Amino acid sequence: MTQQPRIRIRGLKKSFGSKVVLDGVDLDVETGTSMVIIGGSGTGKSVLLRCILGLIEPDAGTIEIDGVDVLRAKPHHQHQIRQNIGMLFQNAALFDSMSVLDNVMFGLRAKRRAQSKPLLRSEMQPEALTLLSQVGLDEAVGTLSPSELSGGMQKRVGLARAIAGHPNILFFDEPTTGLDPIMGAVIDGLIADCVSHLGSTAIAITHDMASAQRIGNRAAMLYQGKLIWQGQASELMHSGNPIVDQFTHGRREGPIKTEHPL
Ligand SMILES: Nc1ncnc2c1ncn2[C@@H]1O[C@H](COP(=O)(O)OP(=O)(O)OP(=O)(O)O)[C@@H](O)[C@H]1O
Repeated sequence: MTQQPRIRIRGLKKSFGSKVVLDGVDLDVETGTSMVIIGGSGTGKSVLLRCILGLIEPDAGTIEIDGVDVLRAKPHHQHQIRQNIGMLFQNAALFDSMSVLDNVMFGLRAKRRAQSKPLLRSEMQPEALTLLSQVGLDEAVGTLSPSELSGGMQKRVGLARAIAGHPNILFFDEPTTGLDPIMGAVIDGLIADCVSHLGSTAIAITHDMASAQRIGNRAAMLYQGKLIWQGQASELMHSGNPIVDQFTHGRREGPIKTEHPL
């Protein structure tokens, strides 16, 4: 018997006014896979992630997580399923009014609540410190405010918060944007380690082809509202698909027409 994919999307559509963003997206993400989604700016990659997270309601289609149709499940069931998703946002999205440790505990609290575990600070603090050390941060960093951290450290904290509670699904929205190439590689390595350590299934959005190949084992390209190519992440630079090849090599000439040609 073949295993059902952890995430199965069929015919997903979303428009904003007359602007069609997703026009029938079909995607299977097998358990334990790290799927990287590439595509031009404004093609709907974040909208796709937000639909899966329940932050945007699609117009049509189905999203199944472990065989459950999340769009049609009861609200408490939807909530339970989505609590099992960890998310690293593009700008790490940390709360500046809270210490680093409290930011990590915020992620932990939500996960523990979903797992009916106690929410006592004294119980969560050691776990939050372990999470910080897992992403290479010293205990002393816990007392700082996110605004006192470098971009790379903020991403580490965002990652610690995302992996709190051992989610079985992880989403990464442009995890290396704004980092220098070396720090980008370090964060990619951490992400890959965390995903493999947790045995999670991951979806990452990125514009960075080196990052895509470090994080992902599978890849897909979103173009004009559809996933027009899927393959191994290692094939990204030589997919044989003219649209993917133009995009991954950053060529101006080719089948992709920019909205505002010079
Ligand atoms: N809440 C919203 N209301 C109206 N339009 C929206 C909304 N969210 C997204 N869009 C539009 O949907 C399109 C896709 O946006 P999205 O952020 O998913 O692109 P993206 O592929 O993630 O781009 P980038 O790589 O630049 O981050 C854009 O035209 C955007 O303006």
